[in-house]
Amino acid sequence: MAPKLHSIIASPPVRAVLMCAKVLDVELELIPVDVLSKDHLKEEYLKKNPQHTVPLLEEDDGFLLADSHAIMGYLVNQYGKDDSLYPKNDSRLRAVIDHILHLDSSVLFIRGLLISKPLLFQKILPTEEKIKDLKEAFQILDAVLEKNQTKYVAGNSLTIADFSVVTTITCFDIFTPYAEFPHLKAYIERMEQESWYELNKEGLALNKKMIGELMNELKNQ
Ligand SMILES: N[C@@H](CCC(=O)N[C@@H](CS)C(=O)NCC(=O)O)C(=O)O
Repeated sequence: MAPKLHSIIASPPVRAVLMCAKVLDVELELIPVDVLSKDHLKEEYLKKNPQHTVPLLEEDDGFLLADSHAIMGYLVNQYGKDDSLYPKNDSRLRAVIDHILHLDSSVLFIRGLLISKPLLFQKILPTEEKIKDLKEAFQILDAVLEKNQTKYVAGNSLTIADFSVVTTITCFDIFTPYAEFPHLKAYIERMEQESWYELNKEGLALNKKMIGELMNELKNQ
């Protein structure tokens, strides 16, 4: 049976896992979790994932794994025909991929989440300070891309780090435009040409519509 993915496509880390599964040609059974209706805070879900986040991977034998970065690494190791998306034997490339995955978790995604979570759940508009912090995160990634001069974010081949970074940056662009950063802009334009990018489009549009409408409503109050 296909592994289950508890998910909602409006979520960037969910879309990163969907892109990874597509490139690996792994089928996932999608189990909807409507975060806006607080499905993720129900007792049944909390028993599976005390972190109350999507995505959550669930195998038939009861194995559960939260966090998109961990899930993508697991999918490559467990189901990949090869490990090019997250190589085991190239310790330097793997370390660079890990760096970008941690940069996504600890700087890029979290700075966007610190804006979007209070906005969606408490209807609090972002402060200038929070937008400035997000912009600085974009600037950091721009500088990393400038320093590395590679086609993909961790080198000259596609890796799981690209799925994380692409979904995060395109989503939080609604708060501060990544196009102000030339290396970041060129990188996203390159990634938009890849077939797996298709899986970003519907969820990203849904997310931007929802956040855009909410911000307009709050600004007009
Ligand atoms: N580091 C986690 C972040 C996941 C995350 O924060 N997901 C959001 C949706 S985009 C969520 O489930 N938020 C609900 C909550 O934190 O209660 C990952 O990569 O999976």
